[in-house]
Amino acid sequence: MGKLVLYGVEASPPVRACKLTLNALGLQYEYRLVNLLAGDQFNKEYTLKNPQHTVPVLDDHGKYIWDSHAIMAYLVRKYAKSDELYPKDFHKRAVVDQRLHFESGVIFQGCIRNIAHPVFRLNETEVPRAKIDAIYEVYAFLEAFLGTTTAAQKYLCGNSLTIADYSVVSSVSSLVGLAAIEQDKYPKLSGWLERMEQLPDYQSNNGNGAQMLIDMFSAKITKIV
Ligand SMILES: N[C@@H](CCC(=O)N[C@@H](CS)C(=O)NCC(=O)O)C(=O)O
Repeated sequence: MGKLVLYGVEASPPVRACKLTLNALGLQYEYRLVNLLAGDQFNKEYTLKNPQHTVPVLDDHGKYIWDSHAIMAYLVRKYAKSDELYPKDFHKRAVVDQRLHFESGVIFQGCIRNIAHPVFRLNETEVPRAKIDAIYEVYAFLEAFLGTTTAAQKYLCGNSLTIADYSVVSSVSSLVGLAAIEQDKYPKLSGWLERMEQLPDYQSNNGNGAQMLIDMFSAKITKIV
């Protein structure tokens, strides 16, 4: 049986979310680089796999899946020994799904892509302050999500780590380069981020790539206006 293949690039948050999941499940996979700045994602061969031309794409023995959230859920359903990372219980799963949709629609689209597209694709060097304010709004929501179960809630959906934590940490760990998380303002969120940073293999699966995206932003952005 061949290996799973993940198409991606380190700086991409959704790619890193999938790497965290593959690592947690102990799955072997081949990693194939898609150089987005060189436009590799528009190659015919790649758009046949994913017409939306985004990374990540998972190739599971000729079956192509894209969108990190769909990939993470698929990997747990198909390969995990337990359902802990993506619970089968209807309500628990709904809570995880809510956080995944929040990452997809609000954090990634509203913060990461809303800043990255004008900067990297349209060569803009100034970022409107409203886009930074939107990041702080996300932090406030996450701070609230971290207090919905118990007072000492460790992870985004309760006291068990789920794929929602992998998804959200992939983008938040890069957003901190644009909007710092102040400990006194967001104590639960900063505690959660520290906890995530201590996970085994965090650095190689997420930390290094998160820093790469921060460096790419710093190299391009000259001013918040
Ligand atoms: N919601 C998608 C977002 C994927 C996405 O937009 N990835 C970016 C990189 S972070 C990309 O591939 N951009 C290249 C393009 O859209 O052409 C996911 O979670 O996989």
